[in-house]
Amino acid sequence: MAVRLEGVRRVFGSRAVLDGIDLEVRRGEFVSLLGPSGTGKTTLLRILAGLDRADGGRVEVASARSVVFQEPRLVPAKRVWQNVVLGHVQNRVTRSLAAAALQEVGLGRHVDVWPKTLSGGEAQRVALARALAGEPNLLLLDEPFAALDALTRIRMHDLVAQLWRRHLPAVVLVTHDVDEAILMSDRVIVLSGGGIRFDARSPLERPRKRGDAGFAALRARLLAELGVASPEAGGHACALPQFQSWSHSQ
Ligand SMILES: Nc1ncnc2c1ncn2[C@@H]1O[C@H](COP(=O)(O)OP(=O)(O)OP(=O)(O)O)[C@@H](O)[C@H]1O
Repeated sequence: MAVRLEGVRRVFGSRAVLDGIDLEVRRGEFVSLLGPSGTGKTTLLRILAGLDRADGGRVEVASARSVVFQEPRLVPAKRVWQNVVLGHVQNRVTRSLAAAALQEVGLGRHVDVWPKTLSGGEAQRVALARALAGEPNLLLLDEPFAALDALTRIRMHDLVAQLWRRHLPAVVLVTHDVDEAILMSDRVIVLSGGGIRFDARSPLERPRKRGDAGFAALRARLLAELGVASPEAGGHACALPQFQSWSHSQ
């Protein structure tokens, strides 16, 4: 397992944002985490990343983990390759490893440039290279595509899918985008009210196409779980049938 959580709880003030989360993520599994705003997705990801603590429960996480945030978080005074190295104080990423990681994300010609010369999409690819350079067995992605334009976002989806197939880390992707979750992941989890409201494996073959009937059915089901009426469901979020093709993980 890359992640094993038992009864994880996180309280801010008097509110338990996470209230008894049980979750296992297998090695190599691609999981998306959806949920209405403020339901604790980022909090959960930060606990997995070791950037926040749980107030209760057990947290077991793979030792080699990397995070990519919504913004690339590059140091302006360091060249691109140095930014890649910077993320890996403990396991010594060399310039040549950094250059190889940059090559993999299509930035082989940007190794020596300054971050300010990069576009938003390129800067986010540097952040991805930095995450991959440590060969993580758990890759944590907190809305990494949210700030990108639509075309760049599609390219990033393809790139991340390609890199995932090649390196096979477990991935936990926090997103607000239901289509993105369906396109990318083996399994989709919906957080709500402090707990896991929905957790199911995708029945769709890869590569996935937005136009397919199965895709539309899954979208409608997830939107219903999120409490949003969808056109596929005739506008009635609650009136959807159970899709037997989703296999529940727990
Ligand atoms: N350090 C903190 N101190 C106090 N409250 C916090 C802290 N971090 C998060 N919260 C609160 O916990 C709740 C969950 O926040 P979190 O960012 O995890 O939600 P989210 O599901 O990722 O939201 P969004 O989809 O809007 O990004 C929010 O109400 C937030 O205000």
